[in-house]
Amino acid sequence: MSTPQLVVHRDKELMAQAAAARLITRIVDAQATRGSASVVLTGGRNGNGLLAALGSAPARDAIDWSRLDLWWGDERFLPEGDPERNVTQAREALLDRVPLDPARVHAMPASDGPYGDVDTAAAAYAAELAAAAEHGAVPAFDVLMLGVGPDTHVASLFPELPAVRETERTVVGVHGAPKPPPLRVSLTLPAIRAAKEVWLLAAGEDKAKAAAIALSGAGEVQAPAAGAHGRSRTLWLLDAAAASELPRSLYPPASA
Ligand SMILES: O=C(O)[C@H](O)[C@@H](O)[C@H](O)[C@H](O)COP(=O)(O)O
Repeated sequence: MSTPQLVVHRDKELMAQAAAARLITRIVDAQATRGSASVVLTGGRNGNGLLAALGSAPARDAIDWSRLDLWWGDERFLPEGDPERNVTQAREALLDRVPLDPARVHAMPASDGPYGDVDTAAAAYAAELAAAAEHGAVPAFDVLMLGVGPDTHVASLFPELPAVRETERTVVGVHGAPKPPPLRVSLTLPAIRAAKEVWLLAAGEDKAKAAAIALSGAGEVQAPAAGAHGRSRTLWLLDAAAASELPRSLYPPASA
C-alpha cells in the first residue's frame, strides 16, 4: 500500500491545469511503454474541471487518443444522456472533442439500458472489467482518479454504507446514496486498490475537513477516501483551500 503523497496548488484552476498536465505525461509514458493506457475517470466538479483543463492543454494531442481505455469509478444510475450522468458531463468537458476509439470508452450502464436494476448493471460492469483484465478481476489501470466528497466519500462509496465495506466484488450497486441521485454504480475499494496509481482530487474550502480526516489515520469505513490507495502511488492533488486544515506535519514543504 503506497503512502499518500500530497501536492498543494494555489487554487482549483491551477490544480486542474497541473493535474491535467500530469495526466498527459502519465498517459504518454504508458503508451510509449505498453502501446496503450488505461484511465479511470471520476465525476464531480474537480474531475470535470480536470477534463476541461486537459482539453485546452497545449500538449493534449501528445496523447494517442485511439489507444486510450477509459473507465469510470462510479456513475449515477440514470437514463442514457441524462445531464447528471458522469459520462454525459465527461463528454461535454472533453470526450466529444478528442478522437477516442468508441470501443475503448467503457461507460457504466444507464438505467434505461439492458440491465433492469442497478445491481444487475453493476454485475455487468464487473464482467466487462474482468473481460478486459490481463489478469485478475480488473485491467491494470495506469491512473484511477477520484473526486473527494465533503463527507470523505470517493466514487459512490459513502461513509458507513454497505458499498465501502465490500471486500470481494469489484463493482456494486449503491442504494440510498446521500449525494443525489440515490441509485449509483460504483467501483469498490478492492477495485480501486488494484490501480497502479490512485489520484484523489480535492479543491475548495468544503473539502478541507474531509482531507484532514482522511489523511489523519481515519478508518476507511468512516472515511472512504482513507482507503483509496494505489499499488505504486497514492497522490492527493489539493488546492490551498482544501489543504487548509491539514496538520502542518502533513502539509508538503515545497507547496503553495
Ligand atoms: O458521481 C459523483 O458524484 C462523483 O463521482 C463523486 O464521487 C464526486 O467525485 C465527489 O462527490 C466530489 O465531487 P465534487 O468534485 O463536485 O465536489
